[in-house]
Amino acid sequence: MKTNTCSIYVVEDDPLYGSLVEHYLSLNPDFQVKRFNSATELLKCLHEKPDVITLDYSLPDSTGDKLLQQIKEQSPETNVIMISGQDEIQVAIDLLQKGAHDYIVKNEETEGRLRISLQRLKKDIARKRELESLKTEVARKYDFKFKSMIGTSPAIKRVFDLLEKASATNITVSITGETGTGKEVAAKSIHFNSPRKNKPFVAVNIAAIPRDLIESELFGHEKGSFTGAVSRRIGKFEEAHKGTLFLDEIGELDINLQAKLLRVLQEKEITRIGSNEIVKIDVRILVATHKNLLAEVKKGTFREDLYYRLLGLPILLPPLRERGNDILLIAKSFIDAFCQENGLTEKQLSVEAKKQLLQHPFPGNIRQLKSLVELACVLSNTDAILPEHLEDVQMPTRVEELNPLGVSLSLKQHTCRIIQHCLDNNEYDVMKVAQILEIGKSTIYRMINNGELVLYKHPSKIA
Ligand SMILES: Nc1ncnc2c1ncn2[C@@H]1O[C@H](COP(=O)(O)OP(=O)(O)OP(=O)(O)O)[C@@H](O)[C@H]1O
Repeated sequence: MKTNTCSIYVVEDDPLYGSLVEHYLSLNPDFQVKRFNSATELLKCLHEKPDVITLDYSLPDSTGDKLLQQIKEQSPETNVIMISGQDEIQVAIDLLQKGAHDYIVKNEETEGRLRISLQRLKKDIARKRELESLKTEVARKYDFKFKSMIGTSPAIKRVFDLLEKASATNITVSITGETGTGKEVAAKSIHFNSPRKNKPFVAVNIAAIPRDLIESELFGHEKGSFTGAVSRRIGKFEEAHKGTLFLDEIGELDINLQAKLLRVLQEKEITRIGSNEIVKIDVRILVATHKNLLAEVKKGTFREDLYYRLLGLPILLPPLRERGNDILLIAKSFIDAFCQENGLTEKQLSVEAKKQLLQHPFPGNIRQLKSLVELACVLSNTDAILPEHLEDVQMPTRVEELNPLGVSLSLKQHTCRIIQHCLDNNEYDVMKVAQILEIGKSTIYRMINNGELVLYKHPSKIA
Protein backbone atom coordinates (compact mmCIF):
# COMPACT_ATOMS: atom_id res chain seq x y z
CA MET A 1 0.00 0.00 0.00
CA LYS A 2 1.20 3.55 -0.78
CA THR A 3 2.30 5.49 2.30
CA ASN A 4 -0.42 8.13 1.84
CA THR A 5 -3.45 5.88 1.24
CA CYS A 6 -5.64 4.94 4.15
CA SER A 7 -8.34 2.24 4.37
CA ILE A 8 -11.37 3.36 6.38
CA TYR A 9 -14.31 1.14 7.38
CA VAL A 10 -17.48 2.99 8.36
CA VAL A 11 -19.74 1.03 10.75
CA GLU A 12 -23.18 2.67 10.96
CA ASP A 13 -26.66 1.11 11.09
CA ASP A 14 -28.51 4.31 10.12
CA PRO A 15 -28.46 4.02 6.28
CA LEU A 16 -28.82 7.75 5.66
CA TYR A 17 -26.13 8.80 8.14
CA GLY A 18 -23.89 5.95 7.00
CA SER A 19 -24.04 6.92 3.33
CA LEU A 20 -23.45 10.58 4.24
CA VAL A 21 -20.22 9.70 6.11
CA GLU A 22 -19.18 7.30 3.33
CA HIS A 23 -19.76 9.94 0.66
CA TYR A 24 -17.98 12.65 2.61
CA LEU A 25 -14.90 10.47 3.25
CA SER A 26 -14.79 9.16 -0.36
CA LEU A 27 -14.23 12.73 -1.58
CA ASN A 28 -10.64 12.36 -0.39
CA PRO A 29 -8.78 10.34 -3.08
CA ASP A 30 -6.37 8.98 -0.44
CA PHE A 31 -9.19 7.29 1.49
CA GLN A 32 -10.47 3.84 0.48
CA VAL A 33 -13.85 3.63 2.18
CA LYS A 34 -16.12 0.61 2.83
CA ARG A 35 -19.39 0.68 4.70
CA PHE A 36 -20.85 -1.91 7.13
CA ASN A 37 -24.37 -1.91 8.61
CA SER A 38 -23.68 -4.14 11.60
CA ALA A 39 -21.01 -5.52 13.93
CA THR A 40 -21.44 -8.99 12.40
CA GLU A 41 -20.65 -7.68 8.90
CA LEU A 42 -17.57 -5.86 10.16
CA LEU A 43 -16.23 -8.83 12.12
CA LYS A 44 -16.27 -10.94 8.93
CA CYS A 45 -13.85 -8.48 7.30
CA LEU A 46 -11.69 -7.57 10.29
CA HIS A 47 -8.88 -9.86 9.08
CA GLU A 48 -8.28 -7.22 6.36
CA LYS A 49 -6.95 -5.03 9.17
CA PRO A 50 -8.11 -1.60 8.00
CA ASP A 51 -6.17 1.49 9.08
CA VAL A 52 -9.23 3.18 10.62
CA ILE A 53 -12.75 2.21 11.70
CA THR A 54 -15.37 4.84 12.45
CA LEU A 55 -17.74 3.11 14.82
CA ASP A 56 -21.31 4.01 15.73
CA TYR A 57 -21.68 3.52 19.47
CA SER A 58 -25.13 1.85 19.36
CA LEU A 59 -25.53 -0.94 16.86
CA PRO A 60 -28.40 -3.42 16.60
CA ASP A 61 -26.24 -6.50 17.21
CA SER A 62 -23.54 -5.19 19.59
CA THR A 63 -22.45 -2.27 21.72
CA GLY A 64 -19.62 0.10 20.75
CA ASP A 65 -17.88 -0.95 23.92
CA LYS A 66 -17.91 -4.67 23.12
CA LEU A 67 -17.03 -4.20 19.46
CA LEU A 68 -14.12 -1.88 20.33
CA GLN A 69 -12.70 -4.65 22.52
CA GLN A 70 -13.05 -7.23 19.73
CA ILE A 71 -11.34 -4.91 17.22
CA LYS A 72 -8.46 -4.23 19.60
CA GLU A 73 -8.00 -7.97 20.17
CA GLN A 74 -8.11 -8.99 16.52
CA SER A 75 -6.53 -5.98 14.85
CA PRO A 76 -4.62 -3.98 17.50
CA GLU A 77 -3.06 -1.61 14.94
CA THR A 78 -6.44 -0.41 13.64
CA ASN A 79 -7.41 3.05 14.90
CA VAL A 80 -11.00 3.32 16.09
CA ILE A 81 -12.94 6.60 16.04
CA MET A 82 -16.16 6.32 18.06
CA ILE A 83 -19.13 8.31 16.72
CA SER A 84 -21.95 8.51 19.21
CA GLY A 85 -25.23 10.27 19.89
CA GLN A 86 -24.29 10.40 23.59
CA ASP A 87 -22.35 13.34 24.90
CA GLU A 88 -21.72 11.89 28.37
CA ILE A 89 -18.13 12.65 29.22
CA GLN A 90 -17.64 9.50 31.32
CA VAL A 91 -18.61 7.24 28.39
CA ALA A 92 -16.07 9.03 26.19
CA ILE A 93 -13.31 8.73 28.83
CA ASP A 94 -14.04 5.00 29.30
CA LEU A 95 -13.81 4.31 25.57
CA LEU A 96 -10.62 6.34 25.15
CA GLN A 97 -9.09 4.41 28.05
CA LYS A 98 -10.07 1.17 26.34
CA GLY A 99 -8.10 2.14 23.26
CA ALA A 100 -10.38 4.28 21.07
CA HIS A 101 -8.37 6.89 19.18
CA ASP A 102 -11.08 9.59 19.35
CA TYR A 103 -14.67 10.12 20.46
CA ILE A 104 -16.90 12.31 18.32
CA VAL A 105 -20.46 13.31 19.21
CA LYS A 106 -23.06 13.22 16.40
CA ASN A 107 -24.08 16.82 15.81
CA GLU A 108 -23.59 19.55 13.25
CA GLU A 109 -19.82 19.64 13.98
CA THR A 110 -19.23 15.92 13.35
CA GLU A 111 -17.97 16.40 9.81
CA GLY A 112 -15.32 18.96 10.79
CA ARG A 113 -14.13 16.98 13.80
CA LEU A 114 -13.93 13.79 11.79
CA ARG A 115 -11.84 15.60 9.16
CA ILE A 116 -9.35 16.88 11.77
CA SER A 117 -9.14 13.48 13.48
CA LEU A 118 -8.49 11.68 10.18
CA GLN A 119 -5.92 14.23 9.04
CA ARG A 120 -3.90 13.60 12.19
CA LEU A 121 -4.27 9.86 11.85
CA LYS A 122 -3.22 9.93 8.20
CA LYS A 123 0.08 11.54 9.20
CA ASP A 124 0.63 8.97 11.97
CA ILE A 125 -0.16 6.08 9.62
CA ALA A 126 2.22 7.42 6.92
CA ARG A 127 4.96 7.83 9.55
CA LYS A 128 4.41 4.29 10.83
CA ARG A 129 4.59 2.86 7.30
CA GLU A 130 7.76 4.79 6.57
CA LEU A 131 9.29 3.47 9.78
CA GLU A 132 8.29 -0.08 8.88
CA SER A 133 9.85 0.18 5.44
CA LEU A 134 13.05 1.66 6.92
CA LYS A 135 13.16 -1.22 9.41
CA THR A 136 12.78 -3.73 6.56
CA GLU A 137 15.53 -1.98 4.63
CA VAL A 138 17.90 -2.09 7.63
CA ALA A 139 17.00 -5.72 8.29
CA ARG A 140 17.77 -6.61 4.67
CA LYS A 141 21.10 -4.80 4.92
CA TYR A 142 22.14 -6.87 7.90
CA ASP A 143 20.83 -10.17 6.65
CA PHE A 144 24.08 -12.17 6.63
CA LYS A 145 22.36 -15.02 4.81
CA PHE A 146 22.19 -12.72 1.81
CA LYS A 147 25.84 -11.77 1.99
CA SER A 148 25.79 -8.27 3.38
CA MET A 149 28.76 -9.55 5.36
CA ILE A 150 31.02 -10.51 2.53
CA GLY A 151 33.20 -13.61 2.61
CA THR A 152 33.56 -17.19 1.46
CA SER A 153 36.74 -18.21 3.30
CA PRO A 154 36.52 -21.19 5.69
CA ALA A 155 37.28 -18.81 8.59
CA ILE A 156 34.30 -16.52 7.87
CA LYS A 157 32.02 -19.42 6.94
CA ARG A 158 32.54 -20.80 10.45
CA VAL A 159 31.46 -17.39 11.77
CA PHE A 160 28.34 -17.38 9.54
CA ASP A 161 27.44 -20.79 10.96
CA LEU A 162 27.69 -19.48 14.51
CA LEU A 163 25.76 -16.30 13.62
CA GLU A 164 22.96 -18.44 12.28
CA LYS A 165 22.89 -20.52 15.47
CA ALA A 166 22.97 -17.35 17.56
CA SER A 167 20.01 -15.90 15.63
CA ALA A 168 17.87 -18.95 16.20
CA THR A 169 18.05 -18.77 20.00
CA ASN A 170 18.09 -16.18 22.75
CA ILE A 171 21.54 -17.06 24.03
CA THR A 172 23.88 -14.24 25.10
CA VAL A 173 26.63 -13.84 22.53
CA SER A 174 30.10 -12.51 23.21
CA ILE A 175 31.80 -11.27 20.07
CA THR A 176 35.54 -10.76 20.10
CA GLY A 177 38.03 -9.76 17.46
CA GLU A 178 40.57 -7.12 16.61
CA THR A 179 39.42 -3.62 15.85
CA GLY A 180 37.56 -3.30 12.54
CA THR A 181 36.84 -7.02 12.09
CA GLY A 182 33.07 -6.49 11.96
CA LYS A 183 31.89 -7.03 15.55
CA GLU A 184 29.09 -4.48 15.29
CA VAL A 185 27.95 -5.77 11.89
CA ALA A 186 27.88 -9.28 13.35
CA ALA A 187 25.74 -8.10 16.29
CA LYS A 188 23.26 -6.42 13.93
CA SER A 189 23.14 -9.53 11.75
CA ILE A 190 22.22 -11.66 14.76
CA HIS A 191 19.44 -9.29 15.78
CA PHE A 192 17.99 -8.73 12.31
CA ASN A 193 17.89 -12.46 11.62
CA SER A 194 16.35 -13.33 14.99
CA PRO A 195 12.69 -13.47 16.04
CA ARG A 196 13.30 -10.11 17.75
CA LYS A 197 14.04 -8.38 14.43
CA ASN A 198 10.93 -6.18 14.55
CA LYS A 199 11.79 -4.93 18.03
CA PRO A 200 14.50 -2.41 18.86
CA PHE A 201 18.22 -3.01 18.37
CA VAL A 202 19.94 -0.69 20.84
CA ALA A 203 23.72 -0.30 20.76
CA VAL A 204 25.72 1.26 23.58
CA ASN A 205 29.45 1.87 23.31
CA ILE A 206 30.55 1.69 26.94
CA ALA A 207 33.91 3.31 26.16
CA ALA A 208 32.32 6.34 24.50
CA ILE A 209 30.21 7.39 27.48
CA PRO A 210 31.73 9.32 30.39
CA ARG A 211 32.01 7.08 33.46
CA ASP A 212 29.61 9.24 35.56
CA LEU A 213 26.84 8.92 33.01
CA ILE A 214 27.01 5.20 32.20
CA GLU A 215 24.67 4.09 34.99
CA SER A 216 21.96 6.53 34.00
CA GLU A 217 22.48 5.74 30.31
CA LEU A 218 21.95 2.03 30.94
CA PHE A 219 19.27 2.08 33.62
CA GLY A 220 17.66 5.53 33.31
CA HIS A 221 16.92 8.09 35.99
CA GLU A 222 14.12 10.02 37.65
CA LYS A 223 13.91 13.78 37.49
CA GLY A 224 16.17 15.40 40.10
CA SER A 225 17.99 12.17 41.03
CA PHE A 226 21.34 13.88 40.41
CA THR A 227 22.60 17.28 39.29
CA GLY A 228 21.70 17.60 35.64
CA ALA A 229 18.81 15.12 35.75
CA VAL A 230 16.30 17.74 34.61
CA SER A 231 13.70 15.25 33.48
CA ARG A 232 12.86 11.59 33.77
CA ARG A 233 14.73 9.45 31.24
CA ILE A 234 14.47 5.77 30.44
CA GLY A 235 17.70 3.87 30.03
CA LYS A 236 18.97 1.67 27.22
CA PHE A 237 17.71 -1.50 28.93
CA GLU A 238 14.14 -0.21 28.89
CA GLU A 239 14.58 1.15 25.36
CA ALA A 240 15.61 -2.32 24.19
CA HIS A 241 12.64 -4.06 25.88
CA LYS A 242 11.62 -7.13 23.82
CA GLY A 243 14.56 -6.44 21.50
CA THR A 244 18.35 -6.67 21.67
CA LEU A 245 20.88 -4.64 23.66
CA PHE A 246 24.39 -4.58 22.20
CA LEU A 247 27.02 -3.62 24.77
CA ASP A 248 30.09 -2.71 22.74
CA GLU A 249 33.51 -2.42 24.44
CA ILE A 250 32.12 -4.22 27.50
CA GLY A 251 35.69 -4.58 28.81
CA GLU A 252 35.64 -0.86 29.59
CA LEU A 253 32.78 -1.13 32.12
CA ASP A 254 33.68 0.25 35.53
CA ILE A 255 34.16 -2.53 38.11
CA ASN A 256 31.48 -1.05 40.42
CA LEU A 257 28.90 -1.09 37.66
CA GLN A 258 29.82 -4.64 36.70
CA ALA A 259 28.14 -5.82 39.92
CA LYS A 260 24.96 -3.92 39.07
CA LEU A 261 24.93 -5.24 35.51
CA LEU A 262 25.29 -8.81 36.78
CA ARG A 263 22.33 -8.31 39.15
CA VAL A 264 20.18 -6.89 36.34
CA LEU A 265 21.03 -9.78 34.03
CA GLN A 266 20.23 -12.36 36.68
CA GLU A 267 17.03 -10.78 37.94
CA LYS A 268 15.80 -9.45 34.58
CA GLU A 269 14.63 -6.24 36.19
CA ILE A 270 15.99 -2.73 36.66
CA THR A 271 15.34 0.27 38.86
CA ARG A 272 15.99 3.74 37.48
CA ILE A 273 18.38 5.93 39.49
CA GLY A 274 16.35 7.77 42.13
CA SER A 275 13.36 5.42 41.88
CA ASN A 276 12.11 2.44 43.88
CA GLU A 277 9.94 1.14 41.10
CA ILE A 278 11.06 -2.22 39.74
CA VAL A 279 10.73 -2.52 35.97
CA LYS A 280 10.71 -5.99 34.41
CA ILE A 281 12.77 -6.20 31.26
CA ASP A 282 12.98 -8.75 28.48
CA VAL A 283 16.20 -8.00 26.65
CA ARG A 284 18.57 -10.16 24.64
CA ILE A 285 22.19 -9.29 25.37
CA LEU A 286 25.05 -9.22 22.89
CA VAL A 287 28.48 -7.97 23.97
CA ALA A 288 31.66 -7.20 22.11
CA THR A 289 35.21 -6.37 23.00
CA HIS A 290 38.61 -6.24 21.36
CA LYS A 291 40.14 -7.08 24.74
CA ASN A 292 40.93 -10.52 26.06
CA LEU A 293 38.38 -10.55 28.89
CA LEU A 294 39.87 -13.60 30.56
CA ALA A 295 43.16 -11.73 30.87
CA GLU A 296 41.18 -8.81 32.40
CA VAL A 297 39.62 -11.27 34.87
CA LYS A 298 43.09 -12.46 35.86
CA LYS A 299 44.23 -8.84 36.30
CA GLY A 300 41.20 -8.23 38.55
CA THR A 301 39.68 -5.53 36.32
CA PHE A 302 36.75 -7.67 35.14
CA ARG A 303 34.51 -9.71 37.45
CA GLU A 304 34.79 -13.42 36.92
CA ASP A 305 31.08 -14.05 37.63
CA LEU A 306 30.06 -11.45 35.05
CA TYR A 307 32.55 -12.88 32.56
CA TYR A 308 30.89 -16.30 32.76
CA ARG A 309 27.40 -14.75 32.68
CA LEU A 310 28.25 -12.89 29.48
CA LEU A 311 30.33 -15.53 27.73
CA GLY A 312 27.26 -17.37 26.31
CA LEU A 313 28.07 -18.28 22.73
CA PRO A 314 31.54 -16.88 22.00
CA ILE A 315 32.15 -15.79 18.42
CA LEU A 316 35.68 -14.82 17.44
CA LEU A 317 35.91 -12.75 14.27
CA PRO A 318 39.09 -13.69 12.43
CA PRO A 319 41.46 -10.90 11.44
CA LEU A 320 41.28 -9.94 7.79
CA ARG A 321 44.77 -11.32 7.07
CA GLU A 322 43.41 -14.80 7.88
CA ARG A 323 40.51 -14.56 5.42
CA GLY A 324 42.48 -15.18 2.20
CA ASN A 325 40.64 -14.11 -0.95
CA ASP A 326 37.88 -12.45 1.09
CA ILE A 327 40.23 -9.46 1.12
CA LEU A 328 39.72 -9.10 -2.64
CA LEU A 329 35.97 -9.68 -2.53
CA ILE A 330 35.52 -7.09 0.20
CA ALA A 331 37.92 -4.64 -1.50
CA LYS A 332 35.94 -4.94 -4.76
CA SER A 333 32.66 -4.23 -3.02
CA PHE A 334 34.12 -1.11 -1.35
CA ILE A 335 35.61 0.05 -4.68
CA ASP A 336 32.31 -0.42 -6.53
CA ALA A 337 30.32 1.34 -3.81
CA PHE A 338 32.78 4.24 -3.61
CA CYS A 339 32.91 4.75 -7.41
CA GLN A 340 29.13 4.62 -7.64
CA GLU A 341 28.59 7.06 -4.76
CA ASN A 342 31.14 9.50 -6.18
CA GLY A 343 30.23 9.26 -9.86
CA LEU A 344 33.61 7.70 -10.81
CA THR A 345 33.99 5.18 -13.61
CA GLU A 346 34.19 1.54 -12.54
CA LYS A 347 37.69 0.49 -11.45
CA GLN A 348 39.42 -2.90 -11.29
CA LEU A 349 42.35 -4.00 -9.15
CA SER A 350 45.38 -4.93 -11.26
CA VAL A 351 46.99 -8.35 -10.72
CA GLU A 352 49.90 -6.72 -8.87
CA ALA A 353 47.57 -4.64 -6.73
CA LYS A 354 45.68 -7.80 -5.75
CA LYS A 355 48.96 -9.48 -4.77
CA GLN A 356 49.86 -6.48 -2.65
CA LEU A 357 46.51 -6.51 -0.86
CA LEU A 358 46.79 -10.23 -0.15
CA GLN A 359 50.19 -9.69 1.50
CA HIS A 360 49.15 -6.68 3.59
CA PRO A 361 48.95 -7.35 7.37
CA PHE A 362 45.91 -5.05 7.81
CA PRO A 363 46.22 -4.28 11.51
CA GLY A 364 43.12 -2.09 11.17
CA ASN A 365 41.29 -4.93 9.38
CA ILE A 366 38.23 -4.19 7.23
CA ARG A 367 38.02 -0.54 8.25
CA GLN A 368 41.64 -0.08 7.13
CA LEU A 369 41.00 -1.95 3.87
CA LYS A 370 38.06 0.37 3.22
CA SER A 371 40.08 3.57 3.64
CA LEU A 372 43.00 2.14 1.68
CA VAL A 373 40.92 1.24 -1.40
CA GLU A 374 38.81 4.39 -1.24
CA LEU A 375 41.99 6.48 -1.28
CA ALA A 376 43.23 4.35 -4.21
CA CYS A 377 40.02 5.14 -6.13
CA VAL A 378 40.74 8.83 -5.68
CA LEU A 379 44.43 8.52 -6.63
CA SER A 380 43.85 6.41 -9.74
CA ASN A 381 43.07 8.44 -12.89
CA THR A 382 42.19 5.42 -15.01
CA ASP A 383 39.95 2.39 -14.61
CA ALA A 384 42.80 0.42 -12.99
CA ILE A 385 44.00 0.42 -9.41
CA LEU A 386 47.75 -0.22 -9.34
CA PRO A 387 50.11 -1.02 -6.43
CA GLU A 388 51.31 2.60 -6.33
CA HIS A 389 47.77 3.68 -5.46
CA LEU A 390 47.73 1.34 -2.49
CA GLU A 391 50.73 2.70 -0.62
CA ASP A 392 50.08 3.08 3.09
CA VAL A 393 50.08 6.71 4.09
CA GLN A 394 53.26 7.35 6.07
CA MET A 395 52.59 8.49 9.60
CA PRO A 396 54.34 11.76 10.47
CA THR A 397 56.70 11.59 13.39
CA ARG A 398 57.17 15.28 14.22
CA VAL A 399 54.32 17.55 15.17
CA GLU A 400 55.37 20.05 12.43
CA GLU A 401 54.85 17.26 9.93
CA LEU A 402 51.24 16.97 10.95
CA ASN A 403 50.43 19.77 8.55
CA PRO A 404 53.03 19.40 5.80
CA LEU A 405 51.22 21.52 3.22
CA GLY A 406 50.77 24.36 5.67
CA VAL A 407 47.06 24.53 4.84
CA SER A 408 44.93 26.31 7.36
CA LEU A 409 43.14 23.84 9.58
CA SER A 410 40.34 24.34 12.04
CA LEU A 411 40.97 23.83 15.76
CA LYS A 412 39.03 20.55 15.54
CA GLN A 413 41.21 19.31 12.67
CA HIS A 414 44.37 20.22 14.60
CA THR A 415 42.99 18.41 17.65
CA CYS A 416 42.32 15.27 15.60
CA ARG A 417 45.79 15.30 14.11
CA ILE A 418 47.50 15.76 17.47
CA ILE A 419 45.51 12.97 19.14
CA GLN A 420 46.01 10.65 16.15
CA HIS A 421 49.75 11.40 16.19
CA CYS A 422 49.92 10.60 19.88
CA LEU A 423 47.96 7.35 19.39
CA ASP A 424 50.23 6.30 16.53
CA ASN A 425 53.26 6.84 18.71
CA ASN A 426 51.93 5.18 21.83
CA GLU A 427 50.85 1.80 20.52
CA TYR A 428 47.23 2.98 20.35
CA ASP A 429 47.00 2.86 24.13
CA VAL A 430 43.96 5.09 24.68
CA MET A 431 44.46 5.35 28.46
CA LYS A 432 48.06 6.46 28.04
CA VAL A 433 47.19 9.04 25.37
CA ALA A 434 44.35 10.38 27.51
CA GLN A 435 46.82 10.87 30.37
CA ILE A 436 49.54 12.45 28.19
CA LEU A 437 47.15 14.93 26.59
CA GLU A 438 45.07 15.36 29.76
CA ILE A 439 41.78 14.61 28.02
CA GLY A 440 39.07 12.05 28.81
CA LYS A 441 39.41 8.62 27.24
CA SER A 442 35.71 8.80 26.38
CA THR A 443 36.52 11.81 24.17
CA ILE A 444 39.02 9.70 22.27
CA TYR A 445 36.61 6.78 21.91
CA ARG A 446 33.84 9.13 20.76
CA MET A 447 36.16 10.52 18.06
CA ILE A 448 37.08 6.97 17.02
CA ASN A 449 33.40 6.12 16.71
CA ASN A 450 32.78 9.24 14.65
CA GLY A 451 35.58 8.16 12.31
CA GLU A 452 37.73 11.18 13.26
CA LEU A 453 40.47 8.96 14.69
CA VAL A 454 41.68 5.49 13.81
CA LEU A 455 42.71 2.81 16.27
CA TYR A 456 45.01 0.50 14.35
CA LYS A 457 46.03 -2.00 16.94
CA HIS A 458 49.00 -4.07 15.86
CA PRO A 459 48.20 -7.79 16.37
CA SER A 460 51.18 -8.28 18.66
CA LYS A 461 49.87 -5.52 20.98
CA ILE A 462 46.46 -7.05 21.53
CA ALA A 463 46.14 -8.49 25.02
N1 LIG B 1 32.36 -9.28 6.20
C1 LIG B 1 32.28 -7.99 5.88
N2 LIG B 1 32.05 -7.61 4.60
C2 LIG B 1 32.01 -6.31 4.26
N3 LIG B 1 32.15 -5.30 5.12
C3 LIG B 1 32.36 -5.59 6.40
C4 LIG B 1 32.43 -6.95 6.86
N4 LIG B 1 32.67 -6.94 8.19
C5 LIG B 1 32.76 -5.64 8.55
N5 LIG B 1 32.57 -4.82 7.50
C6 LIG B 1 32.67 -3.34 7.48
O1 LIG B 1 33.87 -3.00 8.18
C7 LIG B 1 33.72 -1.84 8.97
C8 LIG B 1 34.07 -2.13 10.42
O2 LIG B 1 33.07 -3.00 10.97
P1 LIG B 1 32.59 -2.90 12.49
O3 LIG B 1 32.38 -1.46 12.90
O4 LIG B 1 31.45 -3.82 12.67
O5 LIG B 1 33.90 -3.43 13.22
P2 LIG B 1 34.18 -3.58 14.78
O6 LIG B 1 34.91 -4.86 14.96
O7 LIG B 1 32.90 -3.40 15.54
O8 LIG B 1 35.16 -2.35 15.03
P3 LIG B 1 35.66 -1.74 16.47
O9 LIG B 1 36.43 -2.80 17.17
O10 LIG B 1 36.55 -0.61 16.09
O11 LIG B 1 34.43 -1.31 17.19
C9 LIG B 1 32.29 -1.38 8.75
O12 LIG B 1 32.30 -0.42 7.71
C10 LIG B 1 31.58 -2.66 8.28
O13 LIG B 1 30.46 -2.37 7.50
